[in-house]
Amino acid sequence: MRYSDEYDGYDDVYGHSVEEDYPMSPSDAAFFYDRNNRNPQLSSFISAEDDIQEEDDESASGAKTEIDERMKSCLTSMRTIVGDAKSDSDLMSIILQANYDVQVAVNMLYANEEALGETIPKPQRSATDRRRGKEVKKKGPKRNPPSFNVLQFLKSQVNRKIDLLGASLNDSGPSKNGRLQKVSAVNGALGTAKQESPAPVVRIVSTPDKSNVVKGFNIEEGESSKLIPPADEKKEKSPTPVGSQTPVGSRTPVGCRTPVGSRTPVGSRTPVGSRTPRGLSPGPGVEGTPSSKSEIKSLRDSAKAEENYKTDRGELKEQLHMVVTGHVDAGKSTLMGHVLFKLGLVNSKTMHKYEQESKKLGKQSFIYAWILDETGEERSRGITMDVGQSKFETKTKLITLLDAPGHKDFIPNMITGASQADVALLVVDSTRGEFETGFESGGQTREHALLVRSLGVSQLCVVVNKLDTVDWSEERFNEICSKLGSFLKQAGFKEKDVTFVPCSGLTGENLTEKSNNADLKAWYKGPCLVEVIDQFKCPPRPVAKPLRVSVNDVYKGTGSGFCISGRVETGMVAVGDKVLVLPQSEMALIKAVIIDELPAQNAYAGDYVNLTLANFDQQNIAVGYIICDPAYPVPVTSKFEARVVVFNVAVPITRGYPVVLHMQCLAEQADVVKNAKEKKRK
Ligand SMILES: Nc1nc2c(ncn2[C@@H]2O[C@H](COP(=O)(O)OP(=O)(O)OP(=O)(O)O)[C@@H](O)[C@H]2O)c(=O)[nH]1
Repeated sequence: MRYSDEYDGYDDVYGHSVEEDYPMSPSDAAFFYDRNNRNPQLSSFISAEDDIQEEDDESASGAKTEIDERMKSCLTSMRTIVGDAKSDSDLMSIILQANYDVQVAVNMLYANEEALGETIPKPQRSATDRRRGKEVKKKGPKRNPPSFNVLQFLKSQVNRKIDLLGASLNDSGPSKNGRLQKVSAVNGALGTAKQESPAPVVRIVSTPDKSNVVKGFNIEEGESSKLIPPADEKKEKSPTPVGSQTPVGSRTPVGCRTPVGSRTPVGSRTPVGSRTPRGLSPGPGVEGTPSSKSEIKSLRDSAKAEENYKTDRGELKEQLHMVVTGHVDAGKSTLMGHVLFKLGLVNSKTMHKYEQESKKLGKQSFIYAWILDETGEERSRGITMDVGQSKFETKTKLITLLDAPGHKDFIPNMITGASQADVALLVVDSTRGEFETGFESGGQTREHALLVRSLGVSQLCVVVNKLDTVDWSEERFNEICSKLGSFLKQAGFKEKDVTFVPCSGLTGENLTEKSNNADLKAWYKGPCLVEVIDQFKCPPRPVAKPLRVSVNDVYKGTGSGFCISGRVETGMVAVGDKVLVLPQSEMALIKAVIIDELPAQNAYAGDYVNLTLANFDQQNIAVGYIICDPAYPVPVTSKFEARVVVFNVAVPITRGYPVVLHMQCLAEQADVVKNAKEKKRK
């Protein structure tokens, strides 16, 4: 209360101070401190019996908690070592004496034990340690209990755990490597953080005796069982398992489902979305050769697969995956968005909404790009970041459209899209200066063309876009065609497989029908873009080959089991199939097949599917794994030779050069260990 405010002016009225307005009884007055009383005895107010406990302040309680925590952890460590032989209070007093140093406390305890003649159970050691102890006892003289090293004891316990774990995993890794892993695991467990990175070990899993590959499990029972290695293989295996080269655990978080597989952080060297198998060697067979015909039944024979394919798909249009690539801002999303709109796949209400919203952001020119660039960030920044996916039909084909980002920061995402494609569009901006920027070194036009070719795409349509900006100049069109034509030839494209189409994604000229534009009509009589797409040849669908599905994503589905998405590279997969997951070498049951968000009975080579797996642990599968026919396991190796196309590199590639290896959606850390050319020269 601010007396001065409340009673301002009142003093004059009443002529006395405000305090005097407050009444006080004589008994209250006795308890009040009287300034005039010169000998105040505070103790007289406090009764000796009613000792009021002071409340702990925060810092005091904090410190106490910390001590409690330290005491608790020391106590737990001591209990692990000495068991229940001593009471908590005894142990706590020793811990206090040892100033919370468990090692000192244990040594003190054993010294006391010796002095008092008590027996405290000695810490349990591994069988080998015990044997060793016995030998020492026999040979050596009786001596005082050795000073016990807690660190070593805990290490031995962790080692023992790892041994057991490894034994259950049937690991086949080299012991040296396994040892290294154990040490780092122990260091990690003890918080002594000194990381020992295993030396890069390259191990070729040679083609083993195929009859031994899948012994000891019954496919007919459909149980999720590990492949039991042959007896002689077991012998070769190191007793110290966990032999994989890379520590387990770097795997894609499950549940992040993206339209086209997982995304790769740009510029990162860390394995992305991948996991190195836990040293399980499946003992692969040669591709296309059954591992053990007598014991493992193939999913189905090739004739049956082809028959099924004809029945299921015979009537339908051919399916084609098409990736749209090109330098940043070449107009890829606008072009394809406009195609989708013209084909009637986007209703005018949605377009109106996009028009209003893009106007608000001052990005009206991106209105068609918004059809494929769906995220807020892509729209506000005006660039494609992840692969946009859609579908449309031409006269004879069902096209799965993959709109790749053009910016060089998103090259890994572009690779993800291109790796799923059968054919490609290369969009170039014909605006003067813009085509040159994209085509020069450092531009993405060249790089994308080389990438799609090296990923196996052989048919290409070059879309000479934004011709409206150069007044539909035939000269400019021809200039671009000749420059790009000779480059594409060098890049490995055959002339007959490359088509050039002039158009404008923004104005919609020559997209879904031949242009009425007089300037263009004057010199161009060829097909429009959709007609060119329709003329692409479908690559063969190897449905008769053994099943291979490359896993591009793993996520939790809505029902029981979990889902993976991926592309059926070869063969066919059906609901109820018992498949082999490699390199984990475990069987799984296909519970459901989903294509384009609709349940299906079968999926065939070339399809992009979602599979629900059962009888299998979700932890044992990751991006990059292969699902295959158990009778025809895909060969597994950790070393291979590759022919590499080298683009512009600032630094020469030498031995030991670290690289990120992309394969389907897998991005894995690797090192160049040998240059074959160098070897030949020598
Ligand atoms: N004049 C004109 N402008 C166009 C044409 N096509 C696209 N644009 C403009 O070019 C800009 C970039 O278009 P986008 O479709 O986002 O280009 P993009 O290639 O998809 O871009 P990224 O995916 O980020 O590489 C936008 O402002 C478009 O309006 C065209 O045919 N003519």
